[in-house]
Amino acid sequence: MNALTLPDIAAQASRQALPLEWVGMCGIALPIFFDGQRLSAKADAGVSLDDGGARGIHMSRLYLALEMLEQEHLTPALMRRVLQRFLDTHEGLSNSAHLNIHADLLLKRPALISPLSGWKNYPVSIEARLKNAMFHVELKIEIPYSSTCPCSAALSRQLIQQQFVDDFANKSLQHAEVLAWLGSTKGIVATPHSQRSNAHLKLRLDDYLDDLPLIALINDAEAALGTAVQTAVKRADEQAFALANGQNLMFCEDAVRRLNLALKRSPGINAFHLKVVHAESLHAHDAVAESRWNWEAA
Ligand SMILES: Nc1nc2c(ncn2[C@@H]2O[C@H](COP(=O)(O)OP(=O)(O)OP(=O)(O)O)[C@@H](O)[C@H]2O)c(=O)[nH]1
Repeated sequence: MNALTLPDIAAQASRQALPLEWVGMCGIALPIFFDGQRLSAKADAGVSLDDGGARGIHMSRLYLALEMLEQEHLTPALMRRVLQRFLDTHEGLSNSAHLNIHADLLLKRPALISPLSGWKNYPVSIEARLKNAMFHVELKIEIPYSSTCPCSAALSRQLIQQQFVDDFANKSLQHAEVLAWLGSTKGIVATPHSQRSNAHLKLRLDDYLDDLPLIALINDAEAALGTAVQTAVKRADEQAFALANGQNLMFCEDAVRRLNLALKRSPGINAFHLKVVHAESLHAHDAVAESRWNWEAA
């Protein structure tokens, strides 16, 4: 039998000699190992096509290199090896390689008071680049939290004061009567609005890091905000959450400043871009603030 040679279009010369910045595949299903868990991830794998005369890159070589991610714990060093494989298999064609991994990190979180706990989902992306032996990793993390409007809290307090004046004017104050009033709906005649909010962190890592500090960064950000959304909740937990919100009243500007100051102190970060989105219950639109540190557009 005569073996037919398979046509190889990618190996042909391009009609338009034009280099390309990024060619590859997006949304490749991939299991990865992180923090002892196997996560269902999606990968974007690409290289530059610097040889403008070449028709195409070799998609299958990028795809097969991703197998390296299946067995080992995900680290910057592992991603670098994958990127090096992308370049080695595209010698003469490509100078830069890109690998983005998108996954949902599931973390078990304890309740504020009760001994309960539950799972929280954090969408994360790890984006690695290798060009001229320069290797960079960026993390993207989404963190939900609660924010209570400080202006609304002050306005509510004023209404409570007004109610107190109306109910107790020209009366001698009796401790028991005031205590009962405080425990009634009149003692909280107005409540401030609060909203489920989201912090979108983009962080550039120091090059020397052995591990991806995803969990440490999430913990630092949640500690700075003070009002992480909860999982399993009993009434004691809900009360503690109400106290945390009352003690951490936040405009979006306050939230992003807190994150800025906290993440500058987090080890292993050399630049960041932060965006917080407060899905206002006062409005049908969002309140948004951004903050950068050492961050120029890549
Ligand atoms: N470059 C390129 N390849 C594509 C595209 N869409 C599908 N492919 C296919 O991806 C397949 C794998 O490409 P290669 O890695 O070059 O496959 P190959 O030539 O068998 O493998 P090598 O011998 O390693 O080059 C080919 O069948 C391509 O036709 C595209 O938009 N661009």
